[in-house]
Amino acid sequence: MTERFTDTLIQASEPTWTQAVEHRFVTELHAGTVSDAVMAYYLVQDHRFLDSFLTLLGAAIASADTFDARLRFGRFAGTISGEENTYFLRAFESLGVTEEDRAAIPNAEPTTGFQSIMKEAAATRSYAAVLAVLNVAEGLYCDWATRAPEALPPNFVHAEWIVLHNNPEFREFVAFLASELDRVGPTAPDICHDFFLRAVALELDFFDAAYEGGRG
Ligand SMILES: Cc1ncc(CN)c(N)n1
Repeated sequence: MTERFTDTLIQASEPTWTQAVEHRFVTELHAGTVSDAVMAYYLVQDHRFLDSFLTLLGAAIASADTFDARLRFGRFAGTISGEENTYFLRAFESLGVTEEDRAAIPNAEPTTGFQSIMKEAAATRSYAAVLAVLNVAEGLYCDWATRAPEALPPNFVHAEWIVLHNNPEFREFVAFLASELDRVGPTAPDICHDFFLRAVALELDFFDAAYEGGRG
C-alpha cells in the first residue's frame, strides 16, 4: 500500500510533531493542572491566532477546487467564528483577563510567526499550500486532544479546549483536510513540505512561549 501524502509530511516533520503533541502544556491540560497565568497568556496569544486562521479559511474557500470543499470550509468558519470565539470570551472572563489586559500583552514571537505564515499561504492562492498549514493547525491539535484521558478536567477552560479539538465533527473535518491534502498535495510537494514543516515548528514554539510569557 502506498503511503498517504499527509503521513509522509508528518514523518518528515518528526521529531518536532511528537514533541508538540507531547508538550508539557498538553500533559498539564489533560490533567487540568495548567496554571491560570500560563492558560491566560496562551489564550490571549491564541485568540490572535484565530483571527489570522479565519483569513486562511477564507483563502481555502477561495482556492478550493470543488463546491463540496467550499461548503465544508464555510461551515467550519462558522464554528470557529461562533462557539470557538465564544469559548475564548468565556475563558477570559473566568480567568479575569480584561480587554485592557489583552491589549497590553504584546505578541509572542510564534504568534507573529503564525500570522505571517498564514498570510503567506493565503497569498500563494495555492490550495495545496493553504491545506498544508491547515493540516498542521488542525491535525496536530486533533492528535493531542484525541490522546486525552476520558475523564475531563473539572475546569471548563481546560475541558472545553480539549473537547473543541476531539469532538466527532472536528475529527471528521480533520479527516477531510487530510484527504484533500492527499489528493492535491502531490501536485506541489515542495511547497507543501515547506509550509508544513515551518508550521509544525511554530506549533512547538507556540506551546513553549506559553510558559515563557505566562511565567510557568
Ligand atoms: C497555535 C494553534 N494551533 C492550532 C490551533 C487549532 N485550531 C490553535 N487553536 N492554535
